[in-house]
Amino acid sequence: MIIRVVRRVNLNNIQVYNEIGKLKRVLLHCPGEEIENIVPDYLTRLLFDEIAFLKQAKKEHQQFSDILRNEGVEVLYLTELMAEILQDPEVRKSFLEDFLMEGKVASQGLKEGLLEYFSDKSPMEVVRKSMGGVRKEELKEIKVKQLADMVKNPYPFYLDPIPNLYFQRDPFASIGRGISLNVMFSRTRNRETLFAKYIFDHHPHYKDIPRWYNRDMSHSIEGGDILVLSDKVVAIGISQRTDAVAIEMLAEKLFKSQETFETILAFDIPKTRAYMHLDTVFTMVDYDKFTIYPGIEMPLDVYSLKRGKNHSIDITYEENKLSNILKEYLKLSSVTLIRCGNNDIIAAGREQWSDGSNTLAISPGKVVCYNRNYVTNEALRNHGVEVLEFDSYELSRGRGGPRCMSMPLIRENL
Ligand SMILES: NC(=[NH2+])NCCC[C@H](N)C(=O)O
Repeated sequence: MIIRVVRRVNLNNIQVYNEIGKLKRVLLHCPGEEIENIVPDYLTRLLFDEIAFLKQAKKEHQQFSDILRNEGVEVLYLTELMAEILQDPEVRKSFLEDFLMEGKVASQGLKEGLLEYFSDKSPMEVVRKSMGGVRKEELKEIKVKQLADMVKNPYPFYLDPIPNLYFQRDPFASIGRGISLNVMFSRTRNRETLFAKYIFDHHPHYKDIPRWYNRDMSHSIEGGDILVLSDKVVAIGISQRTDAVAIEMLAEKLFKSQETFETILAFDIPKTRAYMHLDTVFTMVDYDKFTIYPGIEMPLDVYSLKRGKNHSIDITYEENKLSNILKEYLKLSSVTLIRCGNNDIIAAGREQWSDGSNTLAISPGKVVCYNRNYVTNEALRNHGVEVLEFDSYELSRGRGGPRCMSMPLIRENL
């Protein structure tokens, strides 16, 4: 079977050694049907606070991707990479088996019904429907084979929607030339990592990428917590979503490799929904400038994990305050922390809630932000940062911003 892959001549890999180097290639997912399959009763479980208006969300996402393209970034879509690999009938078969199993399709009758339902769909339709969810009325008939097929159940879906997929930052994370294929904290997001697994197992451009973490490991870690500050230093949040145990396991693999990284700085942030990942309270915008939500500044426990001798890891509690830690590890003479809300505590809370600190740097000192966070955006500009804005009425309802919505695959080295 020959997989038809259009585009992309040279680079077939991952190269991310910083947060701010010129962004060359990024992975996105434009929200689809999955957003319209969110029902009020299941909002919390699906990790949404409100129901978004899909048409407007798509427009905003288009603005976001247009900004990136205008800046010379090559934009890849998860749906397209997936549709490419599903052209292979073997891959398609095993993907559907795994997908149904992880979607908790337990009974034989339903499994056969769903396989039949997917059987006449094109690769792209399979991808979109697996993301969008399958409503009960979409399947004509289920052959009753087991008790579970007989029992009446008012739940409206056979397969749940996966509405957080537009936050491509989280299911896997590029680090150096490899990735962390993540274990998600919540069940609703774990199926997202199956798409990444299939791409990194089967896509001709991505299948030989080293992995620093794998989705079958025991503890959760999500990409929003992982910031590649330099080719020597990675910051990882110990957060609601990322466990300290996972950070140490990742450190072990990364330090055993040939990679240049020497230190992982583990930031212990509050375990609450508003601060779910490190990148909701802290992002890098220039060589020596960072956005920060004041709520995490004091006190913030930071631990360093260093590549030790004979594959050991030296772990130290960092006594210094954050700006000094950053100065020391990034070898900078000074560091500017730009506060979300520009020192106005009400604006800080409001704008952080809609991801005011969640900037996506596309080159040193140039970032993409939601337009609604005007106080923080002004503070960034006052510090000489160029801010490119787009509308954020609907996308922000999922509680994630421009960084959360993008996974860099290639950045220029600094
Ligand atoms: N990198 C991020 N901060 N991602 C935000 C993800 C938001 C998503 N609704 C969740 O709760 O998981």
